[in-house]
Amino acid sequence: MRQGDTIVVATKNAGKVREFAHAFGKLGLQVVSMFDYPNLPDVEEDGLTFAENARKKAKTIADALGQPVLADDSGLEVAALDGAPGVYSARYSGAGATDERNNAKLVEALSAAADKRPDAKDTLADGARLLSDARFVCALALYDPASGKYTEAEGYVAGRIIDKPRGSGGFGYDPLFWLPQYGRAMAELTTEEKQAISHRGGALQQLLGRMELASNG
Ligand SMILES: O=c1nc[nH]c2c1ncn2[C@H]1C[C@H](O)[C@@H](COP(=O)(O)OP(=O)(O)OP(=O)(O)O)O1
Ligand SMILES: [Mg+2]
Repeated sequence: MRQGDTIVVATKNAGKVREFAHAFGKLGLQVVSMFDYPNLPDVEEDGLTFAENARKKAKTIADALGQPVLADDSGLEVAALDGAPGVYSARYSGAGATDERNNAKLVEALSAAADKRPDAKDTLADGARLLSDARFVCALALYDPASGKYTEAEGYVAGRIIDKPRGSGGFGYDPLFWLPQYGRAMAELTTEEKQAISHRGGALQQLLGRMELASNG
């Protein structure tokens, strides 16, 4: 992952790039992503788990570049949908999926059945309904083609899905992800605040610890 003072992250998600740049920036490290390399292979995310997909993204891009690469596979697991959209979070609304369409589909899928569930009866002060418990999951994999070894970590954050988007920070499902203990949606947090509590922030802390252990022998 560390090439001089640069870390290559195998992602085409600008929101992830922003969060990794923020976190690694504090350690004095520069982040580059797949946006910075025009001719990288496409990686089909056909794994059944976040960890599998993260490993595949890291290895494919690391082998193409001939240097260590970090990858992130993440998503939203919604209790009332039996864990969906899960590893399919990015393409939840089908071909040409966008964050907006994915969010609209999520509210639609949950609203239909919400009245029948006791956990869907709560509302916020502004009238927004709490539709289901949920969690974000983030799997990180760092692959080093020189050693053929992976360093991996996973992080989680629990929250509840609301039926009206709030805030303009973050990306993806953040505007619909309510954090009861903070009284705000994930998209109402600054990058710094999100990092401190998020699935990605947690996974990254764990990964950094495992890398230190690895480099200390
Ligand atoms: O902190 C987050 N806040 C809100 N939503 C999030 C977050 N973390 C993941 N998510 C959602 C976005 C996307 O629907 C899916 C990730 O899919 P995932 O394949 O890992 O990323 P991606 O396709 O956007 O970029 P890439 O694969 O190039 O890294 O989960
Ligand atoms: Mg993806």
